[in-house]
Amino acid sequence: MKGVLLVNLGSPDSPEPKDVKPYLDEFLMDKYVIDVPFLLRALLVRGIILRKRPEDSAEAYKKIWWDEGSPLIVLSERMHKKVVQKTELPVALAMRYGKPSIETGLQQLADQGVTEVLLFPLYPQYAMASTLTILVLAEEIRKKKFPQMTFTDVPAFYNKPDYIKVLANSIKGSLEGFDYDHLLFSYHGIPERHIRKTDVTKSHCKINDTCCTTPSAAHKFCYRHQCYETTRLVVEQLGIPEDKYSLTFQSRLAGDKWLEPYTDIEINNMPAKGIKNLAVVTPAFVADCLETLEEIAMRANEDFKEHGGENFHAIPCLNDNNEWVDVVANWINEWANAEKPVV
Ligand SMILES: C=CC1=C(C)c2cc3[nH]c(cc4nc(cc5[nH]c(cc1n2)c(C)c5CCC(=O)O)C(CCC(=O)O)=C4C)c(C)c3C=C
Ligand SMILES: [Fe+2]
Ligand SMILES: [Fe+2]
Repeated sequence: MKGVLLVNLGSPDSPEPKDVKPYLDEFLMDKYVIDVPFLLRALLVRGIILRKRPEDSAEAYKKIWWDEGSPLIVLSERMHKKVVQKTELPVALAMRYGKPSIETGLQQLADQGVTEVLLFPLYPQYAMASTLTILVLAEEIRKKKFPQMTFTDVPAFYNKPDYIKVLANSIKGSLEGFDYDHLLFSYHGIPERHIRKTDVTKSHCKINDTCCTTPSAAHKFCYRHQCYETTRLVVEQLGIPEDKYSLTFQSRLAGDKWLEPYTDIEINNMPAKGIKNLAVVTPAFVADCLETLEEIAMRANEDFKEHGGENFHAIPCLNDNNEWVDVVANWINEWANAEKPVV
């Protein structure tokens, strides 16, 4: 019997340092997130980052936390519930870090007699710190606990026409009544090293002006190319002129060189360039979370205005948008009814 596991990133159990610390430990000790040898990673994470960051992150989480819990979890649950209503298959929801775990999700499916699982990472663009780590962990768990199961993966859907259409429609709807000077596409950043590591050609990704727009087999796993493509396809669909939008990367951690340009720096420079009314969309996330609600809708908003900006509009993620739910349910139903991969 077939079934589906939707997987997103996850959140701490509460916005208190005692819960944020173990969550960050699980997250940052993942070798696909901080990809250095174990001892160095442990020194960095446990010896340096986790000394101060849990308190700071907890403060940020407190600002966005809802009565029902973490927005990321609550929104993913709402989306999951709607998807369940639109498909005949058992569909479970899991998180890569924290709860509900991937093991719990697979157990729920196994309890319903599922042996063929569609693994659905809820990330439009592929990255080793997001998509790959889900697939690797799920496979480890499968081998140990559910050897009778088989997996099919939903690949990154950054350029799929039905996804682009829903994203473009959602941006258009959200921008109604907001006369923007500029639309910023802000994607979660990753260290440049991650791009080189996932370059299957081992020579294409130079992270320069041309590599991500020059055809290459590397693009199947190039996060930067996929962010450019999502942006290109959406602006094409919405007819947004070239001088009215740009693309940046947010949420960098100190240390490595991360993908540029950086969202915070670009936003702070915008008012001096005449951009007074700014809209920001965050297409690396399908559900609103700390990175969209606190970093963008609160912090970037304040910074923009402190630097002379006037109006700031954070466009919500797709969340439980009905059109998006339909797309997800369609992909699932296509897989349910066919032997070939869905998307
Ligand atoms: C080395 C560090 C990090 C990499 C690489 C990274 C990649 C990455 N992350 C997401 C999605 C999310 N990240 C979120 C929070 C978050 N991310 C990092 C670090 C890296 N992410 C940290 C330390 C945190 C925790 C918060 C903080 O202390 O700042 C979230 C929000 C979670 C929530 O509970 O709301 C999401 C979602 C992607 C898609 C990605 C690679 C492309
Ligand atoms: Fe992150
Ligand atoms: Fe590239």
